[in-house]
Amino acid sequence: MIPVVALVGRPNVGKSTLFNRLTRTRDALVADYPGLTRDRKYGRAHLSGYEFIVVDTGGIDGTEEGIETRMAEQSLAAIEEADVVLFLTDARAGLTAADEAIAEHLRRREKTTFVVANKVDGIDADSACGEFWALGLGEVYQMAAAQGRGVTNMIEYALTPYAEAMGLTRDGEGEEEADERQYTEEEAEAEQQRLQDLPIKLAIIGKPNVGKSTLTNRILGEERVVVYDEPGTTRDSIYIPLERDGQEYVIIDTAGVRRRSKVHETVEKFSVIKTLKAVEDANVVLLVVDAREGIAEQDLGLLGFALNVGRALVIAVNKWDGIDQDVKERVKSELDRRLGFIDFARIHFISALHGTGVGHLFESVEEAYESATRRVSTSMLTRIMQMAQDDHQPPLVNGRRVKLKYAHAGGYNPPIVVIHGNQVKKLPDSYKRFMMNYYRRSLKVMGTPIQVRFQEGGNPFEGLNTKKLTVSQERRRKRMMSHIKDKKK
Ligand SMILES: Nc1nc2c(ncn2[C@@H]2O[C@H](COP(=O)(O)OP(=O)(O)OP(=O)(O)O)[C@@H](O)[C@H]2O)c(=O)[nH]1
Ligand SMILES: Nc1nc2c(ncn2[C@@H]2O[C@H](COP(=O)(O)OP(=O)(O)OP(=O)(O)O)[C@@H](O)[C@H]2O)c(=O)[nH]1
Repeated sequence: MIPVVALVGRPNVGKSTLFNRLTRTRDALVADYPGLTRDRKYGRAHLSGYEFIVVDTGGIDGTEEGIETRMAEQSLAAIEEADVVLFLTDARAGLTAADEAIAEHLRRREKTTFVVANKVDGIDADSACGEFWALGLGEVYQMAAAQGRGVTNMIEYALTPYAEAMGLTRDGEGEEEADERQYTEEEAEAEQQRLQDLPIKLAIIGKPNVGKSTLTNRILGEERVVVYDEPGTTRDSIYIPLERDGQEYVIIDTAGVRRRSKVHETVEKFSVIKTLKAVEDANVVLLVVDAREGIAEQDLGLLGFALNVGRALVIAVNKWDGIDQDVKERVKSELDRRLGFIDFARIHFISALHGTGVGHLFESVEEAYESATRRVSTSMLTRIMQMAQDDHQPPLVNGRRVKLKYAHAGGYNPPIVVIHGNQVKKLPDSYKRFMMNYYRRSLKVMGTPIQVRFQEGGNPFEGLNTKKLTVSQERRRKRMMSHIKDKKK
């Protein structure tokens, strides 16, 4: 499971600065979806081979009385649910009462905490940081988030125990490798067969009260006992195996844990982190929205995260029963307007309560999964690239035409196409987008984002027309490619 790192600290110590630094590499992806603004609280980070979720808990002003009550509920929940807390302090300001109050709270929660003294740039760091040892939370890490100094070291240190559990090493070795194998047509087909026997992991997500439990129960076709009296951690989703039309699924149920006790009626708790983890773990995300409420900011936040991770996506507009025709029209045009940027995702109008439309959801889920995981041969990807290039030549850069040479797969779920060529880094975004759309249409990719990456460099079989490669030539080419790849390491 992907670890969650929470950034905690009083206002102005540099949490946002660190958050931005940790999540920035991913921004490029989100930027492809102009309809989405980035969530400033939850992000996904990738740093020296480690992937993790970062949560900025916002400023906690511990000087106020009763820190427990003063902390925003979401911040508290984030601390509870985090695997690791990075407790930021300001080396320039020195130790404050607020820091001490926060430390006291963290000590009581017995959270794995790392004290980080930020803003050590341009000061005598060692002497400035000494006093933070008094917080009683162990070693004090020096960092200058604004300059990026100390950030990688600190993250590596903090995540090493999790990295070991996940089979990662510091330099990213052993990390679950994206499937970058180059397939011939036959191999692609064989791999496809193999994939058919794997279950599709489907996460059902959405903000509170949109009908996730009702939908899950409807799918399971029975009134399932909802975790009533189980000791309630809100952070864990429930994994439910299911077979449907010969296809195996694992439904990842993120609905709020309801605890009933004699005293309190129901305790419900929405956990963003649980949802984020479910998205990470899923192949396909089913985003449920409430027809009566339209698209809310929180829906867009979840959607952004799912797209950022590259998950296949189906949208269910629930509670479609018993609303007037004119309201339906209004909801539909709002969806068009606000979700136009993800035109690849199928939208279903359903009633989880009555079961209307629920069966058809699975057609789209299967389609999305199939699109997201379909193995495509190198020759096919190269052929499509050439067709696109014939249709619409790459532009001139510095008087020379950008040359695209060949393409191969760089991973699945989401599908990644890697195009090699000369001066490709200088291609304008419009051309990159054209390529992406060309692949999407040619491969009939539906229900999943796809990525096209460009890599500088030629084809070792330059001059050979890949259209005409025989099976054995293709195999030879493949061996050569992997040889070159090995040599590069
Ligand atoms: N010199 C120096 N300044 C820093 C560093 N990191 C952050 N700052 C500055 O400190 C100020 C506060 O940084 P933020 O990242 O907004 O702090 P925050 O903890 O998110 O603050 P809140 O949003 O109020 O909780 C900004 O002016 C930053 O530019 C650093 O490493 N060195
Ligand atoms: N009219 C109508 N009501 C629905 C439908 N689906 C769910 N509801 C109602 O909406 C309310 C919330 O449904 P839940 O299934 O508990 O919602 P949830 O998303 O699981 O909520 P959390 O557990 O808080 O995350 C309940 O009162 C349901 O009966 C629907 O299709 N139509």
